[in-house]
Amino acid sequence: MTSVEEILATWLDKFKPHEDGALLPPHHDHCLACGPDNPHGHHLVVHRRGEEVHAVHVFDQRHVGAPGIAHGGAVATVLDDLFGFLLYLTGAPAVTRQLEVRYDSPVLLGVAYELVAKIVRAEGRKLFVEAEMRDTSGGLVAFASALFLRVDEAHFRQGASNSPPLARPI
Ligand SMILES: CCCCC/C=C\C/C=C\C/C=C\C/C=C\CCCC(=O)SCCNC(=O)CCNC(=O)[C@H](O)C(C)(C)COP(=O)(O)OP(=O)(O)OC[C@H]1O[C@@H](n2cnc3c(N)ncnc32)[C@H](O)[C@@H]1OP(=O)(O)O
Repeated sequence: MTSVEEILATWLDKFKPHEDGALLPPHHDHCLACGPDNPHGHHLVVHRRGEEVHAVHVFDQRHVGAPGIAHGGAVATVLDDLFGFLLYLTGAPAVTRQLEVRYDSPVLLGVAYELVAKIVRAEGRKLFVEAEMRDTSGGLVAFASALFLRVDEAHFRQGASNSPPLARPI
């Protein structure tokens, strides 16, 4: 797994402008929601769409709550991480201070859902964001709102002593 310093070294590149329609980079290779190399992860793939970010996502058996239905925490993970892709549009990192998820219908395993997130407003360090998850008929299955707060690199260095090689391998 990549160390905090190695991840931070890629920072500037990730936060330079991304064209409309572009595939956005994962937060890092082992990110629980979007890291392609995390075997337990959701492997979320996100594109910029105008001033929004967009994904089509399928939950699988690893994310099961009630049989055949995604665990609510797994759904929250993906929605939270989707917000993390909006940061690439703002040009600065931030972290979740508060997250609220409304579950309107069960999210079924093995079924594709469309996810869209947008910034509702920005006030200083604060970013207020919202996301929707819809089924293929356009029905709203989940809605999330969150407050993200901009932070500097020092925030992420707080985890450095717990990151590889000390952390348990995944
Ligand atoms: C996930 C892996 C990331 C790896 C990163 C590496 C590379 C990737 C590159 C880029 C991506 C960057 C980030 C990752 C993106 C997405 C991943 C998903 C998101 C997450 O997984 S992220 C993890 C979970 N997250 C945390 O681990 C945060 C823990 N937490 C803290 O570290 C502190 O809590 C902190 C620093 C956030 C804030 O602390 P603080 O002391 O600086 O700020 P404070 O609390 O004082 O609030 C300031 C102002 O917000 C107001 N305020 C507060 N709460 C409010 C509320 N509820 N409603 C309205 N206003 C509110 C206050 O009233 C005040 O307002 P005012 O300034 O006007 O007085």
